[in-house]
Amino acid sequence: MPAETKEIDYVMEAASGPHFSGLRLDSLMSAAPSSSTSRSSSTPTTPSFSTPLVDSSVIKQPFVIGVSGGTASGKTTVCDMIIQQLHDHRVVLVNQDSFYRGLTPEELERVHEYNFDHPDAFDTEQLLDCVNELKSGHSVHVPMYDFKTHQRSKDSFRQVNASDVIILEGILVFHDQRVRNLMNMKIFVDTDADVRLARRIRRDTVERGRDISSVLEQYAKFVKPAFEDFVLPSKKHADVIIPRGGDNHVAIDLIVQHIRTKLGQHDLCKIYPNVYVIQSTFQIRGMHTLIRDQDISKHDFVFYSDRLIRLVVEHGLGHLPFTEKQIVTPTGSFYTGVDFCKKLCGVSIVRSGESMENALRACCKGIKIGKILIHRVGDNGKQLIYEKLPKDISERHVLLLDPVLATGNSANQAIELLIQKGVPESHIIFLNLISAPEGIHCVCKRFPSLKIVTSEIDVALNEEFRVIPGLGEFGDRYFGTDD
Ligand SMILES: Nc1ncnc2c1ncn2[C@@H]1O[C@H](COP(=O)(O)OP(=O)(O)O)[C@@H](O)[C@H]1O
Ligand SMILES: Nc1ccn([C@@H]2O[C@H](COP(=O)(O)O)[C@@H](O)[C@H]2O)c(=O)n1
Ligand SMILES: [Mg+2]
Repeated sequence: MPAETKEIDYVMEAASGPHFSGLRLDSLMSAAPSSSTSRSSSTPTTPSFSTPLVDSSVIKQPFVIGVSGGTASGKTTVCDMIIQQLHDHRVVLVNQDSFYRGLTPEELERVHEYNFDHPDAFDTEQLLDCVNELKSGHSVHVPMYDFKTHQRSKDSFRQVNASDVIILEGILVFHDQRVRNLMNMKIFVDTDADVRLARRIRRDTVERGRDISSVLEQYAKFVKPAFEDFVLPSKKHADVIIPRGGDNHVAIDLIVQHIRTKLGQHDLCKIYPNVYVIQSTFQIRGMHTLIRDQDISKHDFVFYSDRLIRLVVEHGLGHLPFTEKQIVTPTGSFYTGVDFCKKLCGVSIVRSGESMENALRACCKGIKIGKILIHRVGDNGKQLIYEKLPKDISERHVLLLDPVLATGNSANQAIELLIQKGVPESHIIFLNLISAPEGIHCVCKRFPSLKIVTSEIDVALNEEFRVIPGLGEFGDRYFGTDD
């Protein structure tokens, strides 16, 4: 074994390497990984499609969870419980404590005057580097901190490998906005202050080599004031507050369930919260298998496309606002339900969008449907040729129809026109069967409050701007003009 390897404590051996999926997302990484945290190697997989514009050797975005709370609130205990319950996923824990600055000899001499609960006690730049590296799919060497000597180990590190889930735990992980921005979910462990103090006295005397009077003195002088000044105000950033810490099994079960759902989602849905992929079932996969098959008959292509379109339309309608409505059933009982949103219309991008009109009409009796025709100019440019939209469109929620989202250029033109006509961006739901990642970026960056509902997100566009694996020219196949 090489000398350097011996010095590393392979605590997280189980998380044995970076994960890769079929889509490259490095252009999306929130911050370019930088260097101060040492890093070890990672190996990309081979691309699975021929000429994608976007290389398919991809780094999958991990799900980052921040866990904060006062000292001895049960943060570490809650993290351990989450890790145990997520046993079928690779999870790593990064403690903010590891990034405590080691004390200088002068500071050590007057350690009782040192405030370990102030944000400046941590090397936050190094913490940021570390999490960014992990998010980029690289392993990192995390410092090892000793609470008895108040120093970092000079020659050992803890190797943490890239994983599906990164949990970042510590009293002040919600304090710095840059650290908060790395998190997909923020949990605050809320435990009664007396309980925390009792636990802290026990822990610090048993595990951290302190005596009771020094623990109490430090608590009154630094820990409690800093909790009030920094930790408590950061609670407002939490998505979830867990009362009673590790005793709250219901909260922990719910959190684990939520993480599992998020991990099952496409990475783009984590980045753009307004992108919805209808839940995949074997029926849906089966229909995609049929319509993507180049040898399917025209009749079957239309039949299975219609079935899929209907599912996307129904899902899209579920995103419309509703009002509560109470009715009386034939048994004379009350039923409290909801009333559909009535002010809506469809807009199809001609020609392939017209294939979605029947499904929309079947779901919404008498719905008005407008049309937009956009012509491709050269490789990338788009020109609006024709539009016919309901006069009162600005008062309606719009379901924009186009079965394939490729570059996003046509969609953006159409959305731009709807906005010019007075439709609020948040009142537009774009429905399609297949989306390319490039199209999603293009549309969602420009129109972040618009919703996209799709049934599958494909790998990429090829050099001819066609979606791959895709299904070819949808309009030609649907309307039988491809012979
Ligand atoms: N629900 C609980 N009941 C009893 N003791 C607990 C509970 N949760 C944590 N502890 C104990 O309290 C101490 C602090 O908990 P810990 O999870 O390390 O808190 P934190 O990481 O927030 O400082 C530890 O000694 C731990 O064993
Ligand atoms: N050398 C040190 C460093 C930190 N502390 C205290 O640790 C607390 C944070 O750890 P938790 O597990 O309790 O979240 C913090 O309140 C510091 O006061 C220390 O005592 N000595
Ligand atoms: Mg802890």
